[in-house]
Amino acid sequence: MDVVIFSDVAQLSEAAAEYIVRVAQESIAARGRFMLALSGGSTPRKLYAMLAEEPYRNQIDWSKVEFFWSDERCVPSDDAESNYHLAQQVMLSKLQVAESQIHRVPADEADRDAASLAYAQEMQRAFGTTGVPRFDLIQLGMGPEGHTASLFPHQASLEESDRLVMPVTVPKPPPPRLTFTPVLLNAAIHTLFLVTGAEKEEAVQAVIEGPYQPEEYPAQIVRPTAGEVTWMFDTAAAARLSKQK
Ligand SMILES: O=C(O)[C@H](O)[C@@H](O)[C@H](O)[C@H](O)COP(=O)(O)O
Repeated sequence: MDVVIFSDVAQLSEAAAEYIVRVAQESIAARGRFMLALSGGSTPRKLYAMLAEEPYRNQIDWSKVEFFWSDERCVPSDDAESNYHLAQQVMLSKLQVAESQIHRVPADEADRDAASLAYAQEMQRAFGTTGVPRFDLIQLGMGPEGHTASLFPHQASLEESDRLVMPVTVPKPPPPRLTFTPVLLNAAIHTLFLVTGAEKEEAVQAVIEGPYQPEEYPAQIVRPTAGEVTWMFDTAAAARLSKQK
């Protein structure tokens, strides 16, 4: 696990953009494509905007990138709360990307079980596997109570060992969501957490330096069996870490 601390969101976003460029180039060189899962939340907004601009934009062959989301709020796709909407507004609409490369979570469908299954199947088709897809990169955030994707403390989603995607009802509005499950998160080749803000300092310390208690701090459940995990913090979020790099 790598931990890197930045003085502000702009520097963190630049480092995240450089990291994504590197992993995208390596993935395309090795496997001919870059399978990427984005998060929601406010932290990656700047990163997404940066990726659509130089000097990052022309360093990625966008025609070889497939976009997914590690969780989605059950709202219409043009709602301000939609994770897809954020990425679409600040990044995807500015890139030359075909519709077929953008795998939006069908979280606005009434039958959320069916939508979860359909999304898992769409993912498996895109990866060409009937098993657990291995994303080249899953980008995640973390909330002040340690949730990641839409895996929240003490919820049954933390115990899920069968499904890849499942419906959940979470304490943070809007409550109905669809989320990647631990089995899918833990298959990733690279995982990048972006965490900023003083309100997260306690959870950051617990997740990085505390005992393994994923029921309390779900972000701890992300421990890929054969993958690299990188945490990028701003100084406010990292204030309680004993090792300041
Ligand atoms: O849909 C969501 O809400 C998320 O994907 C969620 O896991 C998010 O990443 C964290 O809540 C951090 O959000 P902030 O970046 O806004 O703090």
